[in-house]
Amino acid sequence: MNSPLLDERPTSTATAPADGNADFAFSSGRWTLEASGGEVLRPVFGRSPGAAREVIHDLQERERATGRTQVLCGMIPFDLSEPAELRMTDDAVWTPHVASGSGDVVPGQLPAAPESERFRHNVSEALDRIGSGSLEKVVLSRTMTMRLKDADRRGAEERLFDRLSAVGGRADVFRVRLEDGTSWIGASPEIIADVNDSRFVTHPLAGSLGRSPGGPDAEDATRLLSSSAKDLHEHGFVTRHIRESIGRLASELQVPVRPQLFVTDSMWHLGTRITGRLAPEVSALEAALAIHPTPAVGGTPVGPAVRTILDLEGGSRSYYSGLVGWTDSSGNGRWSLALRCASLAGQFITLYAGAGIVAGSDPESEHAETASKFGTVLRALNGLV
Ligand SMILES: C=C(O[C@@H]1C=C(C(=O)O)C=C[C@H]1O)C(=O)O
Repeated sequence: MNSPLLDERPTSTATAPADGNADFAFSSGRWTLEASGGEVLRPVFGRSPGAAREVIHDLQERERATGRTQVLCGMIPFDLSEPAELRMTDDAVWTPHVASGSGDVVPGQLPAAPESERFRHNVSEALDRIGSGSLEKVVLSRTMTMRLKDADRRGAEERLFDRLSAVGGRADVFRVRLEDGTSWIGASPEIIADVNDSRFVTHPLAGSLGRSPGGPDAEDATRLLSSSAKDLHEHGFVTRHIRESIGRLASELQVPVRPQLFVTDSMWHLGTRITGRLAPEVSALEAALAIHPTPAVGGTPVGPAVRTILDLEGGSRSYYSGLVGWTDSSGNGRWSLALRCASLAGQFITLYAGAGIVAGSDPESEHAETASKFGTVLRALNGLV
């Protein structure tokens, strides 16, 4: 699905094809942004409303001082009390995105998503907490770690990026190399803030069904998801949160009353495309931070949900379910959720998947949902692990 931005970008005149060497690559629809070098910032955004404006102000100053167009890009963690890693750089080019096809996928057995008793237990524990009234929704996640076969990690990263781009027609495919040597790669289905000339789009997803050969088709999925009180309830938390959190920054906001079916390579989701117009001084970064974390990845109310996640998951999520994207000095840009993704450290790759828990959730179905969500990266890993 194209956002208003996608048809109008790029403003850069670069013609070089994406070469896989950039520190940051982000491909949404028709364009791939590749950025490298520049200055790396580690702001802690917390809940400070002014923090995004300070960063944009620095970007504008740098543009004035250097006389060169600057872009800010990188990742923001799930937990805003942890530092982001953002790059301010003039070495940024947009090139037309060409899906390279998935021809190099070798036949072979895909690793299965592991069983996780701990995840099932965490879902039961969350249901108890929901039952006792301390929160209404929480998104719990689990991980799976594998070893890459080949010592050529850069090569594996390029392969993964290409394969995810080939399947991810409606996904924002990203590859971010962080300064500590870790890389993050994924195919995000979920736009948090796309801003072009103050026109704003966000497209939250919540309420899911696995998609596999022989499983529900689009008609079944529409029927099942749109008649599921549990999934509609789960979705409603997200649209309400967005209306409340972006409302004060927007002069117009259109929120459709009913969600629609959204499809990825591995999932069917309920999605609502919310559009609007932001006040002129509000950047894509500020809009994304005002919304994050939505109950699609955190929960309701936000504070107790984030505490429950830290408590039950037993460690930081780092950038999983955080934000990945870019903003320019005029405030245009796009930030998506770091989902259907993996982190690579040394020869190890860790995949992440979560599911929203509300009253009525079933630990077994939520476990199956996370297994389906691993599928996006697992399929792209064929032959590499
Ligand atoms: C948390 C994830 O996905 C999120 C949770 C969803 C749900 O619970 O239905 C749906 C889409 C995403 O907002 C994930 O992919 O890891």
